[in-house]
Amino acid sequence: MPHYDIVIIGTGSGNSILDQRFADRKVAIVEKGVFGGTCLNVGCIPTKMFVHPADLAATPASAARLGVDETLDGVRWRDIRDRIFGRIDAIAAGGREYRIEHDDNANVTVYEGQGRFTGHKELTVELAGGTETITADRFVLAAGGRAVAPDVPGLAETDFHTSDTIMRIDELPRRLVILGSGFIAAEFAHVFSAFGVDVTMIARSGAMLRAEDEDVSRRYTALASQRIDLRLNRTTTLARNTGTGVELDLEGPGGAETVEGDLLLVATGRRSNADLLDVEATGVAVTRSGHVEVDEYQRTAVDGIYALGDISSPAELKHVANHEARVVQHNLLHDLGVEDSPVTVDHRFVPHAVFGSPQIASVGLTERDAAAQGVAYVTATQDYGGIAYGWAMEDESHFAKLLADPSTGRLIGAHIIGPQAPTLIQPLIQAMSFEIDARSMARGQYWIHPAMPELIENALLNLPLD
Ligand SMILES: Cc1cc2nc3c(=O)[nH]c(=O)nc-3n(C[C@H](O)[C@H](O)[C@H](O)COP(=O)(O)OP(=O)(O)OC[C@H]3O[C@@H](n4cnc5c(N)ncnc54)[C@H](O)[C@@H]3O)c2cc1C
Ligand SMILES: NC(=O)c1ccc[n+]([C@@H]2O[C@H](COP(=O)([O-])OP(=O)(O)OC[C@H]3O[C@@H](n4cnc5c(N)ncnc54)[C@H](O)[C@@H]3O)[C@@H](O)[C@H]2O)c1
Repeated sequence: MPHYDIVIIGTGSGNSILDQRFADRKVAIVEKGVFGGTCLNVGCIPTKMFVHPADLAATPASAARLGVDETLDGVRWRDIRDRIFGRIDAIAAGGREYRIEHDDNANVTVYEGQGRFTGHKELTVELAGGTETITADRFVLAAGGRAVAPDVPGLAETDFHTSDTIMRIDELPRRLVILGSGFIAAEFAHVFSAFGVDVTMIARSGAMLRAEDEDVSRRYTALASQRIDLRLNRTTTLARNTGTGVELDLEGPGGAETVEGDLLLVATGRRSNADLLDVEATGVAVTRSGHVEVDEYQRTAVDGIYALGDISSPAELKHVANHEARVVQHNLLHDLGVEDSPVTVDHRFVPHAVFGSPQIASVGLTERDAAAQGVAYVTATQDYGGIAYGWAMEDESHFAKLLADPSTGRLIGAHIIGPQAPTLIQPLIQAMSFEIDARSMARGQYWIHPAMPELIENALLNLPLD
């Protein structure tokens, strides 16, 4: 039975751990799918490569009121798709080739198959030619998560898509039904509706993106319902193939109804792959949500076994997985005597963005969180329409909302809905991370006039601090 110093399971963020400092160690990498994991192949990267052309396709709809009459002549779906995956597939193939063939990786063995723990620090991998069992002193669990579909009668028998498959379809459908109203639903609704597809979205609750600050979620819901057929407060009772597409039976405030689409996208969340990896067989504990339990050093309950990214993190965000991979890399090097002391993760201010239409970005507490935690806070909102660049855009819909501690002036939350939100939020993340108070931030630097960050400057100045 081959024994290794380190086994890394998953080549998403886990693949970034190895460098020349591990060259004298015997290492194995186990990957059941395509090199590069979710973000590169079916997640952040391709979705945003679709979002950008979608933004371009959407401009005629908003340009006319500024006096610019544009028309969209067409969307060449296959050209867009093939350009995107022409780049991505080559990167994934290059990553695999590097680990398997390059001299840098002479100490690395790649097992291409699904791994499952079958004993204490013992992993059995299903390879094309049979199974192989390997053991190691140290493991890194970086096996991510997967899309899940709800338990709707008939759904499993329909030809539904998830985010794993919808980006590779051959033709744009005329009508797309999206089940779910979170991150993935919002981003794909933007992409497909901008490309001319009639989108119907089924939401369980009364708003899209319910985890956002309530003002943001409410505004997003109102704006999205102008572009897509948004069915709120619906329970899906039955799903079936129709021969030309898929139908869903719904129950809602108005009674029973049926929606039909040429394609169905199920975007109802993801779950950790800890179960499929059978981590409990090696003694690793999982939380109630099914994530691998880790401490602040990313250590699991078993000495020498670390976890990172979606398998252990409910945040399910790539920048979190990357940060945790750096922590695990450092702590492995510490175990091996290369680094002096271990380091801990910093999960204080984890931001996220939704690349829908409009864009959203958020960091820290929502008003709902602050109230639930009994934290003292004040808020300020600044409309885009109230700053000079917002006048240029004739903006009437978007805003930034800040939450701060009234006595220290420190920011505790920031939520932006509108153009460039994921970029505009970055100085606020910086202020929170480096503990800069709102007044110093607003008045301790220049803000370029008349640029978009004046939105942030004004929102900071609006805060009614003590
Ligand atoms: C559609 C979509 C869009 C997204 N957009 C964003 C975004 O804009 N910004 C953002 O921050 N995040 C985004 N995310 C989330 C982000 O992709 C993930 O948080 C991130 O990729 C997780 O990385 P990871 O390394 O933990 O896991 P992964 O990248 O999923 O890597 C896990 C790897 O392990 C392999 N594996 C799994 N089980 C086994 C096994 N038993 N044996 C062997 N190999 C196994 C898998 O094949 C995979 O290659 C998006 C996700 C999706 C689905
Ligand atoms: N821009 C980004 O950072 C980005 C983009 C896409 C995905 N992601 C990550 O991927 C993860 C998964 O995205 P997602 O959109 O699938 O999850 P999500 O948690 O954002 O949304 C899930 C949606 O499914 C709905 N839902 C759940 N069960 C349902 C049921 N039984 N019937 C009907 N609706 C149901 C929820 O109400 C919610 O609207 C996210 O947590 C996110 O972190 C990030």
